[in-house]
Amino acid sequence: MEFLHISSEHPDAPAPGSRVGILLINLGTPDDTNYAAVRRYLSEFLSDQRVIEANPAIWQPILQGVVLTVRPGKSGKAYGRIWNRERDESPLRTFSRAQAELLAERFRSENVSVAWGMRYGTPSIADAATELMQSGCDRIVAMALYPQYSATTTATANDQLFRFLMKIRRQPAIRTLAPFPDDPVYIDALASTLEEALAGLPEQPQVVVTSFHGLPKDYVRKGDSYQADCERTVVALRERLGKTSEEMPLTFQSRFGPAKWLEPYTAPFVAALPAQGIRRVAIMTPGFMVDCLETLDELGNEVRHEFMAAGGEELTLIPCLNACSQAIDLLEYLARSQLQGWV
Ligand SMILES: C=CC1=C(C)c2cc3[nH]c(cc4nc(cc5[nH]c(cc1n2)c(C)c5CCC(=O)O)C(CCC(=O)O)=C4C)c(C)c3C=C
Ligand SMILES: [Fe+2]
Ligand SMILES: [Fe+2]
Repeated sequence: MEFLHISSEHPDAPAPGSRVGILLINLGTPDDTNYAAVRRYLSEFLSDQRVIEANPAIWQPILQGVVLTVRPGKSGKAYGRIWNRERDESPLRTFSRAQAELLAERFRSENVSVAWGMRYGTPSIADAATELMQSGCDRIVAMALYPQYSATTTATANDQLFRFLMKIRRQPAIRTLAPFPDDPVYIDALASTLEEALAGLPEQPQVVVTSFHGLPKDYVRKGDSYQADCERTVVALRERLGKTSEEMPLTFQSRFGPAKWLEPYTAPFVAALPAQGIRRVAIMTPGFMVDCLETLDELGNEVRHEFMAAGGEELTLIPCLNACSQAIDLLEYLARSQLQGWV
């Protein structure tokens, strides 16, 4: 077992004062589209035993060998297609920063600081927590921005924060966020984003496909509540919008590796629609709080291409909540629900 190294007070100890910190956590993204940067990111991501549960003695040689030889080049090209050239960074980073900055404005006149950190890559969760502590926060609300719980996302984000806290002497108090798959504020934000995007269309889509990031079925069998949470989201959305399961089906994207993942898979599901007479579709991605590789490239490019090749006419990709005012309202509401008694 590794021995804990507990640091002396500087630089981890909270500065004197009594502020509360809000730490927004998202998945993370590479710093560049080049092979080395994408390899570094994927290596950290896919070495996480919450993400790949296989025995590391078996998985690491496969990962460091074939996977990290082939995948960084392919993924780097995909990142290149969606890269934010203006800021020279990945969209996930741009939107995550924007959410944090806009949320900070909502708390400007209160004793509350906001920081953002990534589970993989930069800025790290440790950097973000240190920033909060150095600004005087002795209490932190950790908000892993996943509406649907999964051990592969929510739990590993919280693990990483506590792993950092293991090394410091004067820990801040921590509150973590519960998943919010059918919270009416979240459902309303999704519904209004969809309605806004559809309002500008000359013809309405016949079907609005919901697409969530997939997960190995085995993880669900072992107790991950992710699938049930995705279903709660879609049932609440259908109710809110008066849609049937045919008009708003639930699908799962981004399968990785040979195992069985949650079904139906988005790409074949969408490609089969034109043969059923459905040529105008919209796709929305309620599980992603910000647009990223999986939404902008996998759906916006790959799935769109397959749909068109199968005879589709119009595919409208609904933006994620990103930094729109409803998204910041939602973040503020979630944060305030955790701040009770602290602020
Ligand atoms: C076994 C592998 C993976 C599991 C399990 C997994 C779960 C999972 N992921 C997200 C959200 C995102 N994933 C993203 C990218 C991504 N995901 C995997 C693999 C697993 N994800 C890989 C290898 C990648 C990297 C890209 C690629 O090479 O294809 C992203 C986008 C990141 C970005 O930079 O834009 C998000 C977001 C969830 C919600 C989830 C569990 C439900
Ligand atoms: Fe993923
Ligand atoms: Fe993908």
